[in-house]
Order: sequence, then structure tokens, then C-alpha cells
Amino acid sequence: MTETITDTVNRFIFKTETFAIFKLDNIVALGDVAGVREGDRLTVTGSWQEHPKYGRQLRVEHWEKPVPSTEEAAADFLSSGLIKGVGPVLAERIVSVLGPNAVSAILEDPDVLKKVKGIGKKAPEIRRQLQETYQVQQVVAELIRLGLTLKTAMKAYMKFGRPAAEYVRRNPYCLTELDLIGFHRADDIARRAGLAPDSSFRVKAGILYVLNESLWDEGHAYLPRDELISRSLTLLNHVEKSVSLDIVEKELSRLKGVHGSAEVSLAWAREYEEEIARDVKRLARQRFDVPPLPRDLIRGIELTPDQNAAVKTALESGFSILTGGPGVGKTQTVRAVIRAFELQNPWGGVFLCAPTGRAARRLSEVTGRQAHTVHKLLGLRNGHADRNRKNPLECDLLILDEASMACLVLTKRLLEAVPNNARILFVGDADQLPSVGPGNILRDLLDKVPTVRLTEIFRQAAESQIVTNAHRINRGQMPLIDRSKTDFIFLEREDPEDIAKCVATCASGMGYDPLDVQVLSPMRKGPVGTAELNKLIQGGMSGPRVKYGQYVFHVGDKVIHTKNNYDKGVFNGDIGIIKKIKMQHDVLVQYSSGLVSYSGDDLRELEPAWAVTVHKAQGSEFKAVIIPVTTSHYVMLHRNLIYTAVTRAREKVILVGTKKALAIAVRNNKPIQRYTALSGLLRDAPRR
Ligand SMILES: Nc1ncnc2c1ncn2[C@@H]1O[C@H](COP(=O)(O)OP(=O)(O)OP(=O)(O)O)[C@@H](O)[C@H]1O
Repeated sequence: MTETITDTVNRFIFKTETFAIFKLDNIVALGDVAGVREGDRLTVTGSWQEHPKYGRQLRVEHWEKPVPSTEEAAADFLSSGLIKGVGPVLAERIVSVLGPNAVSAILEDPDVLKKVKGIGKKAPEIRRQLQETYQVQQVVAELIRLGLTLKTAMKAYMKFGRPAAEYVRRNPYCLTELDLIGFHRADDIARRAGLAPDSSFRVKAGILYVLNESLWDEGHAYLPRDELISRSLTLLNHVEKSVSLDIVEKELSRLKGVHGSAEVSLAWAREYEEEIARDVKRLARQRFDVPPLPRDLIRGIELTPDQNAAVKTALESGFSILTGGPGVGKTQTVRAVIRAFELQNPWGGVFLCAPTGRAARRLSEVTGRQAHTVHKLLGLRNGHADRNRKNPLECDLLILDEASMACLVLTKRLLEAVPNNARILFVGDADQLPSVGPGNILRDLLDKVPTVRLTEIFRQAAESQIVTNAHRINRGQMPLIDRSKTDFIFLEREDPEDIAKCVATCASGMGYDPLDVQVLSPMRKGPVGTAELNKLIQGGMSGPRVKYGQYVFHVGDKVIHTKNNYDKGVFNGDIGIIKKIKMQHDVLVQYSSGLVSYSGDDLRELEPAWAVTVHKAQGSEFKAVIIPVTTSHYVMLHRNLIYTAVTRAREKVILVGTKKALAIAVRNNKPIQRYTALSGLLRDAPRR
């Protein structure tokens, strides 16, 4: 229930440019507020919430500084000290001449103060100060009328100041450039403001939107010109056909912030690709002399000729790649590389890292050494890295595991922080899905720098049907199901609803700890998408619950954190269990790294995780994995996807669905295409 309160701001407890927690007489209010000072009278509308530590607070949804409308209030306000040069005597005089609505009269009419004797030259200054006091709310109110939320309106005001509403009315798409709203919201505002659908602002914003979407949603570093134009036309004409090919071509030729004519990319994305290419060449140019390696680098293991070649390559080259599927000995080779390097460089610094927290933890476990996330290694936060070209890492050998997950942005940051005299080794499985973020780095680098492929599956690994079937899938062969073994199971179900029910039953009934078993679906939507599967698995849960947005969370629920949050020490992809729900919006989640508390809007960083997409699970491993395979996922039936899902399992894979769907997926090896320029830029990279 909302409540409206008018009172004086006594004190700010916390304040940023656009957000404040403050005492309004004897209550505590918090919200998106700006341009307010202690002593101001404020009318706030909001709803009450209970904070476990700080008690009852009013969450402000709307606010305004009421313009005084009685003689007493007007005189008090004018003489409060907020308006310099006006004391009690002058304030009384102004009010006696202009009446109870003196303040609004001054705001509306620049000449009205002339009626008050003795003000003279002070008049413009008094009016200016009054305008300033009320300006924020006037502009913000106007922006809200244009269709912005309070938060976006405040941000727009902070960016553009007094002319914000004017700017937004003229070109609502300026807000998309600042990432404050999306193209479709800007379109709504533009329609309301009467902007022509073929205006230059709209067409340019549409083209940029298409480039941004294809970059962040599909991973393309550029789009071929024809494809960009056709996608832009579809977007710009989605309501009515109002934009012609000529207009799009004309605006594209004038567009700033893009690069290329046949292959068009956002200028920064192109720069990143070029920088990566320069850094790869800089590092790959180096050659190191390597004395003969001892045969027993790892006790009890004799390396195969390929593994030995990989160790030698990693030590001789400034930049190299080690790739291969599951069970081909990559980890043992990495251990051997570290051992050999340290034998020859006893004082050298060896750094290990991986793109995600889970992958870094696993790398630590299998090597027995500390491994970090790339973010942690570089001190990367809010777009700033402590380690960079000017302040490079103090490493002599840097190993990046799960390199298939490294996107354009992360790779650029990592490579620029590697000093000239260091070696860098990328380890990964190039047949896994490409990174969630833009680019196709590992595949683009293959064979552009010295690359060793391990293909022999070791005996221990070959005993696992998971490993052998993963390799079969990767070769385009149907997996073999040996019913005498229990690690690779196919449960045939036809109907998508039956598939979903069977998946849900397996997920909760196998006796594994919830964190050890994972349902992996190719997509979010549809009858066997993650959203439905999560609901189905949660269906049987009772006890304390909290609703946030489209999700309901229960005690005992498995959840995934979806953003890097350095304050909480929890990262994108971390999976945990809800231990406690206190009050309405206070949730405690147990992660392997510790307990993390969420309250209020923090919950937007959580999603149910009984089922997650295969993309989200990249780089993670689970004891058991359950995968629905159905033709209702037709577009997602893809070899890379099934391969990635299967290789997430250590002990057990359960496929639920139809053999027909599995066969389609296994046969479909059309690589998930990403338009990237990197491999072309590396054509002349030094190779052996
Ligand atoms: N040269 C070798 N001789 C004998 N066994 C080996 C050799 N190299 C690796 N192995 C064994 O093969 C199995 C798979 O090796 P490893 O874990 O290094 O592979 P991987 O490529 O890292 O696999 P994954 O990607 O699945 O983690 C392990 O049991 C390992 O001990």
C-alpha cells in the first residue's frame, strides 16, 4: 500500500547524486532523489518496507518539493536561508505584495518581483535561485510525462541538466546511446513526442541497436553489410513500413562509432579485435630456447609424444594453444608444463587463471595450485583493470584454462596485461560452445599460433561412457548406450510434457546433493525450457517463500547468481542453495564460498537454477547431468550444444527424449557461426 507524506528533510543518512536515504522528520525514506537539501520540505509517495537491521522505511516511488501555498509557508520558505539575499523582512514584504502563491508567481513570471519595492537588482538572482531549487523536479516530472521511469529520468537529468526534457523530446534515442533505455522504449517515447518514424535519429539508433544486439546476444563482432541493412529494415519497419532501403543506406554511411563498409562493426569492438591481434603477434613473436626435458616430469606418468610436444611448444613459444576433448590428458599436460617451466626457471612466476570462478576452483583442485578468475587476477572492476599495459602482471608463464569461454572483452584485457617476456598458454576444448560474450576467440586463434591437439583418449578416461560418447558425438556418431553400465542413460519419452516430468523426477530422485546434479536445457522457453522445468521442480516445495519479478524462491531452492558482484564476493554463474528467508525480502544463500545475503532489489541478480541453459553451464562440472532432447527444441538441436552439455558430467549423463532428436543434434555440425575479424587479422601471425 502506498502512502503520501509531506515533511521536512532533517538529515541525509546516505546520499549519492541520484539516490538518498534520509530522515523526513521522524521517518526514514529512501529512493531516487536529487537536488534536495537538508531543510527542504518534500512530499513523498511510496510503500513501506521492513529492513531486518534498520526497521521500517518508506521506499520512495514519487517525490516533489511542494511549492508553498500559504502566506506563512511562503514567508518561511523564502527566509529559510535557501535563497541567498532574502531575510525575514524581505520575505514578509514579498509575500504581502504577491500573496500566498508568491513562490509560484515568481517562478512563472520573470517581471512579477518588480512589484515589490526595494528589491531592485536582486530580482533576477532571487528568481534564478528559486528556479534552481525546483528545476530538478520540473525537469524530472516532464521526463516522466514523456514516459521515463523516475530512475531513468533522474539519470537523464544528471547527464543533460536543465535541457534534459528538451533533448529527450527532440531525440529520445539519445537515451539508448547512454544505455538508459532500449530501442523499443525510445520508440514509444518518440511516438508520443511526435517524431517521424524515418527521422535520422531513429534510423541511426536502429542500426546501432542491431549491431549491439548482434554483438551481445549472438556474439558477432561484426555483421556483413547486407545482413545489417536487412535486420535494420525489419526493426525499423516492425510497426509500419516507413523506412526505405535508401534511408538506411544513407544513415549508415553517416553513422559515427562504427567501422568498415562490407563488414560493419561497432568501432570499439573492431579496436578490441585489432588490439588482441597485435598482442597475440607481440607475444607469439617470441621464441625461447628449451633444453631437453626430463622424461619423468610427472611421477608415475609417461607422457605421450603428443603431450611431450605440447609441453615443448608451450615452453618454446610466447603464445601457444593446447586443445582437445575430454579425457585426452590436457590437465596432465598442464601439470607437466608447469613442472618443466619451473625446473628451467626456478624464479619464474607462474600464474593460473580461468574465465569463471567455478573453472578457476577446478583448475586449483587438479593442479594443486592457486588459480584465479581473470577478473581477480587483473583487478578488473567496473571497466577498470589494475593490471594493464602500463602495470603488467608480474608473470613469466600465464595459463588460461577453459579458454573457449574467453570473450573479446576479457581476452583483450588479459593479453594487454601480459608482459613482453612472458609465455602464455591457452588451454581449452575448441569444440565447446563459444563464449557467452562476443567473439570466438579460441577458434579464431587455432593454428594462428602454435597449436597442439590431443586426440588420444586415455584408458582410464575411455572406461567412461561419458568420455567415449562425447567423442562420438563430436565426430558426428550417435552415442552408444551400454545397458550394463550406469553412467550414460537414455530414457525414451516422446511427448514434451512427459519429457519435462521425467527430467524433474530424475533431478530430485537420484539421491545426489542438489548441487551435484544439474538439469541442462538448450533453451529458456518452451515446454522443456529452463523456465518450465524450474517451475516443475519447484512445484513440490513448501515453506517460506519470496516472490521477486517473475520468480518465486523457496527455502531449499537452488539458485544461480547472474552478475559479478564484487561487494558480495559472488559471481556470474555461482550456484547456491537458499538457506533462510527472513521477513519479506531478505534471503540467505549458501555458496561454496560462504553465506551471502540478498535483500530487496538484490534479488534481481538471482534466478532459480534447478535447470539452467547449456550456455550458462559452460566451464562448470557436475556429478550428474540431465539433458532433455526433443524436436520441440528443433532450432537448438546442435552438435556443439549436446557435446558441451554431455561433457559437463563427471559420473552420470541422463538424456531424456527421442533418439530422433538426438540424431538430428549429433548430425547438425553447422558451426554456430559468429562473424569475427580476428582470424583474418592474424593471417600473418608468426607460426612455426
Ligand atoms: N600420459 C598419460 N599416461 C597415462 N594416463 C594419463 C596420461 N595423461 C593423462 N592420463 C590420465 O587420463 C585421464 C584424463 O586425463 P586429464 O584429466 O589430464 O584429461 P583432460 O583432457 O584434462 O580431461 P578433461 O577435459 O575431461 O578434464 C586421467 O585419469 C589422467 O590421469
